[in-house]
Order: sequence, then structure tokens, then C-alpha cells
Amino acid sequence: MVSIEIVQQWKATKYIGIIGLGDMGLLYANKFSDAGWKVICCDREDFYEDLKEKYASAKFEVVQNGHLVSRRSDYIIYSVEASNINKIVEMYGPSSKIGAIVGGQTSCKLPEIKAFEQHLPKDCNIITVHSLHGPKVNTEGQPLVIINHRSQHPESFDFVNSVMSCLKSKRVYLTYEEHDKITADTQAVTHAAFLSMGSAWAKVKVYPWTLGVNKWYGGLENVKVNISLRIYSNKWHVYAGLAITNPSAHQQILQYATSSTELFTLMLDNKKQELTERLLQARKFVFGKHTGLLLLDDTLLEKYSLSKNTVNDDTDSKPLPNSHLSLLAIVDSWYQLGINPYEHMICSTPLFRIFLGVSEYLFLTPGLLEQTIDAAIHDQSFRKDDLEFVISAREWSSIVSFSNFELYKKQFQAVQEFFEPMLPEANLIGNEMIKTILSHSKEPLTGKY
Ligand SMILES: NC(=O)C1=CN([C@@H]2O[C@H](COP(=O)(O)OP(=O)(O)OC[C@H]3O[C@@H](n4cnc5c(N)ncnc54)[C@H](OP(=O)(O)O)[C@@H]3O)[C@@H](O)[C@H]2O)C=CC1
Ligand SMILES: O=C(O)C(=O)Cc1ccc(O)cc1
Repeated sequence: MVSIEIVQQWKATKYIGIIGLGDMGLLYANKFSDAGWKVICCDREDFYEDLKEKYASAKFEVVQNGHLVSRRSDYIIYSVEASNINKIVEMYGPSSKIGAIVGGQTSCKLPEIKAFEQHLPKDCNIITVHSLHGPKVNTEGQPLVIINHRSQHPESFDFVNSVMSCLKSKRVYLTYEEHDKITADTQAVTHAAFLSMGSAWAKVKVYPWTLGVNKWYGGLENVKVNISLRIYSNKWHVYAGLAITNPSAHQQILQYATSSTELFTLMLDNKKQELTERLLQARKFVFGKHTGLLLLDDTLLEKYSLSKNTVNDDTDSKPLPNSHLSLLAIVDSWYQLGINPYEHMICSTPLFRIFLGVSEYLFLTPGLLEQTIDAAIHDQSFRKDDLEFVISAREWSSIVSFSNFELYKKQFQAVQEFFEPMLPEANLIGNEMIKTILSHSKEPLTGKY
């Protein structure tokens, strides 16, 4: 435990450097400088004049480039696109101040650590971080991974902890290998599921919330729509980077596509018993030890709809039961891979907790799984949509497996364009929904809801 006097002394004498003043870099720059740390930032050199003007009254300083940040900073944080990390560390790493601590914010740590090992001078310490939430989420209580990879002095670790403490996040200490394995599930597969839903809707040219109360209506459907659109309103490179650069993510996304395909095939073949047995086994494996209350309930989520329609007593307006293939497939994937998602709560993002919450709701609400299987086998209303969903899940899996950033960008942006007119409204409603869900979750990081 470091004394208040030491921290005050560090605040008066040490500099934090941030390379990459995008969404996350700016979040950190504001938080650290508000907490009294001296912060120096840069983005691409071409943007220097604009940024200097834009942040003229900010509490942090903007300089021309990463060399100038590096030579003055005691702790340097690279907050740049994952696909460029090697190139950017190669460029600025050798300018790091002697004995500096260096870290990054990229979402997958293997390429970042490799870049640091390859390009940083040997006297630099490597202590890297990852905030497991987006730039608009309140940092308080969210998981923050700290990876103490290489440090010559115990003081370096204390220093990073002191800097990070102003985020009020829940600090989790892991190796980079542990981090990448867990986040493949909590991030990459979660995104693959919602990306696939969005591309399936875009392919059939449907805004699901516009179909009245008959289809995609109700709390679980609101989650699917709001989270999918939330992802598509962000930058493609964040999702591409964390999936493509993480080898564990390739295998897990492939399993998600395979589970979707196999479950859908059982539906097409009318194999109700086989489908039921497989899903009951998955339920036992994933939720067998679950006790206590569920995180989510359908009525809590019902009000977060983009739809203007409401259900009335008229029987014609009864929502059609959905096969919920996207949710069945994630639970089946966890089962097939032997993953207990509750053990991954330490690296959970808000989106992962919600995905687990809705899956839990589907599998543990009495009678709901049985009703869903019944609909999946006997009701054809979602067949065409499920087919598109399976194709999309397989497409995303192929793009990630082939590490094709360009195709990822094209596919992402095509769907983004389709939903463009709705993204601002969807974001407002999605933010409200996420706020409510997070305030209802009891102890998100213990693994018990
Ligand atoms: N967004 C999120 O929700 C989260 C993202 N992350 C990770 O954090 C990192 C940053 O993400 P985010 O802030 O969202 O992305 P941004 O695109 O908003 O920020 C990255 C910034 O780095 C700039 N940059 C590129 N090259 C250089 C360079 N040579 N020198 C200085 N700056 C440069 C980029 O400029 P330009 O745009 O011109 O390339 C951009 O402004 C990513 O690795 C991401 O995976 C982690 C947690 C959450
Ligand atoms: O919560 C999510 O999954 C997000 O979409 C935001 C996000 C993106 C990248 C990260 O490394 C961490 C969080």
C-alpha cells in the first residue's frame, strides 16, 4: 500500500503519456488529469494543430507525436488500433524515457506484448491494461485488467495501480495469456453473435422493430436489437482487432457458427428429441449450479423497444414465438467448448453480462426453453431468418479465421449503412437499457447474479 504522501509526490513529478487520442485515449486523459496527474497526449501528427486548438482548455497537454510523448513520460499508454500496434510501437518505442513503464489499451494482448518485447529498450517495464467497457460507460465498478508482464522495480506496479485507482474500476490481475483466453469468450464471441443478428436482418432488409407486435417483440428481442445496433454504431476496427488478433477467438467463433448450423439442421430435420436432449445437456452444464435470482426478466426489458406498437387483447397481435437460435447457440457453444461463462465474469463487459443474462433467462425460466424448442420445430415463421442468421454466423467466422481486416470492414460497414438512420435513436434507448440492466445486476464480478 503506497502512502498518500508518495502518491502526491508522484502526481507532482511524474508524467503519464497517452499515444492515440481517440475514444479510449481521451477517456483516460480526462480521468487522469482530473485526478491531478500530469498528462501528455498525442494523436497522428497531421491532427496536431486541430487537437491543440480543440483541447486548449483541457487539463492535459497535447504534443506533436509519440516521440515527444515517450521521451517525457514515466508511464506511456498506447491507445491505438490493434492492427497498427506493432508499427506504432516500432516507431515510438525506442524513444521511451529510460526506465519508463509502458502499457497499452488494445483489446487483445498477444500482439501488444510481442510488439513491446520486440521494440522497447530493455530498461523499460511492461505493465499493460485493458478497461472492459466502451468509452461512454461509467468506469466505476467495471473490470479493469492489469497485466504486470515485465517490471524491474516493485514500485512500478504500485505506480500503475495508483494511476488507475482514479477510474474506480474493479482491478483484475492476470497474465496476457489468461486475459486473451477469457476475452475471446466475453468479447469476441459475444460480438460475433450480435454482428450475425445484424447482418441477417440487413440481408433480409428488415428493421425488426417495425414489424408490429408479431415478430421480434418483447424484452429478449429488444436486447437483440439494441445491442446489435449499438455494436454497429461503433468503429469496425475495435471489433475486427480483438477478434482477428486473438487466436482463441477464432476457435470460439467457429464453434458458435458450428453450433448455430447444427441446431438449425436439427430444426429442419424435425429432430425434436435430439434437439431437446442436446439443449438439456447444455443447460445442465452451463446453468446446473445456478442458484438465486436471474439477472434479467422480460418485463424489465420490455420498455426498451424501438417499436411504437403495443400488444393488446386482440389475438391477431400475439407475438410469434421465436426459436431464439442465437441464444441456443451460445449456450451450446459454451457446453461444446467446456466453458463455464460464470468463471469469465472477472473479464466481463456489459454486453457479455447482458448476453449471459438473456441466455440464462431463456434456459431457466420455467417452460420457456420447452416452448422455444416447440416453436423451433413446428413454427416456420422464423425459418428464413434463422437461415440468414446461420449464413451470417459462418461468414463472420470465415472472415475472422482468414484474418481478413478488409472484408471485415466491408461487411461491417454494409450493415452499418443499412441501420444508419436508426443508430442515434437506437443508441439512446440502448444506453438506457444498459444502465437499467447494470443497476439491477447484484454483484457482476463475483460470477453470481
Ligand atoms: N472503443 C472501445 O469500446 C474500446 C476500445 N479498446 C481498445 O482501445 C484501443 C483504442 O480504441 P478507441 O479509442 O476506441 O479507437 P480510436 O480509433 O477512437 O482511437 C485510436 C486513435 O489512435 C490514433 N492513431 C493512429 N495512429 C497513430 C499514431 N501513429 N500516433 C498517434 N495516434 C495514432 C487514431 O487515429 P486515426 O483514427 O486517424 O487512425 C485514433 O485517433 C483499441 O486497440 C481498442 O481495441 C479497449 C476498450 C474499449
Ligand atoms: O462491451 C463491449 O463488448 C463493447 O462493445 C465495448 C468494448 C469494446 C472493446 C473492448 O476492448 C472493451 C469493450
